[in-house]
Amino acid sequence: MPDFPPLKNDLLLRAARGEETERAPVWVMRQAGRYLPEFREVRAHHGFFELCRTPALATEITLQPVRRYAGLLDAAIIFSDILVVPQALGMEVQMNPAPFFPEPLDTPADVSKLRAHVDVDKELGYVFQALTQTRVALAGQVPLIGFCGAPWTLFSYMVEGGGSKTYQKAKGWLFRWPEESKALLMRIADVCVEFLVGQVKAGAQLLQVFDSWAGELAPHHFQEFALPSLKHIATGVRNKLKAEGIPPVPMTIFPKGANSELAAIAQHAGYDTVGIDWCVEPSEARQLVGDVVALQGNMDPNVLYGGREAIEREVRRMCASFRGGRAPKGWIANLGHGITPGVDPEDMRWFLECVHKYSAASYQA
Ligand SMILES: Cc1c2[nH]c(c1CCC(=O)O)Cc1[nH]c(c(CCC(=O)O)c1C)Cc1[nH]c(c(CCC(=O)O)c1C)Cc1[nH]c(c(C)c1CCC(=O)O)C2
Repeated sequence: MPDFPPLKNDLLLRAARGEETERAPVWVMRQAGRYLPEFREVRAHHGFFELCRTPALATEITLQPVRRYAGLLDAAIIFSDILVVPQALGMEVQMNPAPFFPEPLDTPADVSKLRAHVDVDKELGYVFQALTQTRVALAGQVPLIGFCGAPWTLFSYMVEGGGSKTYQKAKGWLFRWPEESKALLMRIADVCVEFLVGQVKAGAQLLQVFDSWAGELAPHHFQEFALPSLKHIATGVRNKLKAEGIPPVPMTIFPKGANSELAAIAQHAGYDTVGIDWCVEPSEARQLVGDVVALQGNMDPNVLYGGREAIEREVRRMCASFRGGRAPKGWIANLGHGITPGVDPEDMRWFLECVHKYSAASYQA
C-alpha cells in the first residue's frame, strides 16, 4: 500500500469504532453533487460516468465540498456511483438524467449475459486510482470514505432497468425465482467484496454500503434476501483484508428505511456503524441497536429547505435525541439520505456549524 500523509482529524474513525468523541463528526451523503455551483461547472463539460471514470476529475469533485467547508466537514467520500458495479458486471448504464439500463435482467436466463468473471482491477481500476489520488491530495485533512451499493439495491436497478416506485419487477423476481434471486444477490455481493477490498488497498479509510431500497422489503423478506448478502460483504471484506495482512477499516451499512430491522442488522450484519433515516427517533434507534454499533444520521434532508431557524432547531433536537440514547459516543452526524440539488450551499454550511455547536460534549441543553 502506498505511504499516505498522516491523518490529522480522526473523529470519524473514532466515532465509527464506538469511541467517545468531543463532538459528533459530520459529513453528508452526496456532499459532492449538484447543489454545489463548482460541481455544476465541471459537470457542464463532462458526462456523469465520464467524471467517475476520470480520476483527476473525480478527485477534484471529491475535494470540492472539503475545500468549501474546510474545518467543518470531517470526511471526504469518493466521487463515484453505486451503479459502477452493474457496469463491471457487463451491463450498460446511462444517466439521462436518472439511471437507465437499456437491457435490464427480465428473467434468470438473462443472467448469462453478465460477465462470468469480473476482473475488478480492470473494470473498476479507475475508482482505485481516484481514491489514491484523492487520499494524497487530502494530505490527511480528513479521512476518505469508499463505498458500494448493497446487493438488493443493485439487484433492483438491474432488474427494473432504473429507479422504481413499486419495485414490481424486482420483487416479482424475488417471489417467483427465490433461489435464482439469492444466487444473483450473492454474485453481486462477491463483486462488492473485491471492490471494497480494492478500495481499502487504494486508500479508503472507512467503507459504506448503501442499501437505499432496504425499506421496501417486508421484514421477513429483508431477512431472507437482503441481510445474508450484507453479511457476506462485511465478513468477506474483513476476511480478505486479514488474509492479506491489511489492517481492517470501519464499515457502515445504510439500510435506508429498514427501521424495524435495526436490531437484527446491528446484531447480525457485521458492520461497525448503522446509518438511519429520519423516520426513526435516534434515541429509539439506540435502544434497538444497543451497544453493538455506532449510529449515523439522521436529519430529514428537506429540513435544509426550511431556513436557518428550522435547521438550527432540528439539529439541536437531533443532538439531544442521539445524546439521550448516549451520544456523542458512537454517533456520526449526517442527513438521513442524500442532500438534494436545490439546497443553498450556505444552508448546508449552517447545518454543519449547528452540528459542531450542539453536538459538543461541552454544550449544555
Ligand atoms: C441510489 C444511489 C445512486 N447513487 C448512489 C446511491 C445510494 C445513495 C442514495 O440512496 O442516494 C450513491 C452515490 N452517488 C453519488 C455519490 C458520490 C459521493 C457523495 O458525494 O456522496 C454516491 C455515494 C454521486 C452522484 N450520483 C448521481 C449524481 C447526479 C448526476 C448528475 O450530475 O447528473 C451524483 C452527484 C446520479 C444518480 N445515481 C443514482 C441515482 C438515482 C442518480 C440520479 C438521481 C440523483 O441525482 O439523485 C444511484
